[in-house]
Amino acid sequence: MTAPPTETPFPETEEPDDQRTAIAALGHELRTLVDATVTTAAPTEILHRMADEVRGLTGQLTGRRRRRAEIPAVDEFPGGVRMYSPVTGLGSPLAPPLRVAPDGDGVVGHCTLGIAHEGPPGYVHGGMSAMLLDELMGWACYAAKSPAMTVSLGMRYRRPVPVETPLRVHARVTGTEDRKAFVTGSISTEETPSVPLVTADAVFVSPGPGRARALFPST
Ligand SMILES: CCCCCCCC/C=C\CCCCCCCC(=O)SCCNC(=O)CCNC(=O)[C@H](O)C(C)(C)COP(=O)(O)OP(=O)(O)OC[C@H]1O[C@@H](n2cnc3c(N)ncnc32)[C@H](O)[C@@H]1OP(=O)(O)O
Repeated sequence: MTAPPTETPFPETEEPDDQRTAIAALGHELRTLVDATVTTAAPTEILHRMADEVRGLTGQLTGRRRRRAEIPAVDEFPGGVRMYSPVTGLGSPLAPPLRVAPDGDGVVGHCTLGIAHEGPPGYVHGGMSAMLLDELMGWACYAAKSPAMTVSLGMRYRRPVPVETPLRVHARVTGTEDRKAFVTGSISTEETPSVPLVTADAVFVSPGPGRARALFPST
């Protein structure tokens, strides 16, 4: 029987930027693989062979184990680079990835979703839209200098969001009350930014210092 992999963190001597470049390159290739996987018409025999080959490749990545809540050396939390974020992480095969920037009194995000993110044929899964908006509304809180967690999220799906189409996601804090922030967000196409396809309203709460230390002991 094969022994379970031992914990081998990244060597401390490696430069975070070099690691990030490599992590992003692998993330890019894996996203391409995910897209090819959900769109392929390859015959069964090829699919079986690919499964074997991918299993072999996965075996090479078991050297690094992250303990729960451990923040990787390549990440900055809260509010910075998170290589493995499922929304913005350049290293995540699950992330579109969403690119985030300040925009007036809020933040804007850009991404294109693929067939892997499809719900109704040709259109984005509603859960993906919620994920994009939740993330961006979190960034809006951070940009407003109150890093916070979602406590409620309301979605209004007005028109279907097309896949394989450049999207624009916008979010801003509309008001605050003690540790609470009230946030709105929307998704539109880059081509027609004035027509919101999905809108959202959320309440975010900044954990108090004691709570934050208990939730994120690595910070
Ligand atoms: C150092 C801080 C770091 C923060 C982290 C953010 C980093 C940002 C950086 C970069 C942006 C990245 C973007 C990421 C975005 C992703 C977002 C997510 O996916 S978050 C995961 C899903 N959300 C949860 O798992 C929360 C679970 N909830 C909790 O753990 C607690 O509720 C918590 C810690 C958020 C607050 O707990 P309490 O004990 O400190 O505070 P209490 O007393 O419960 O509530 C405070 C006030 O909020 C109200 N409140 C609570 N829930 C509410 C709700 N559903 N609607 C309205 N108000 C609510 C309460 O009534 C209270 O208000 P009254 O003081 O009474 O006026």
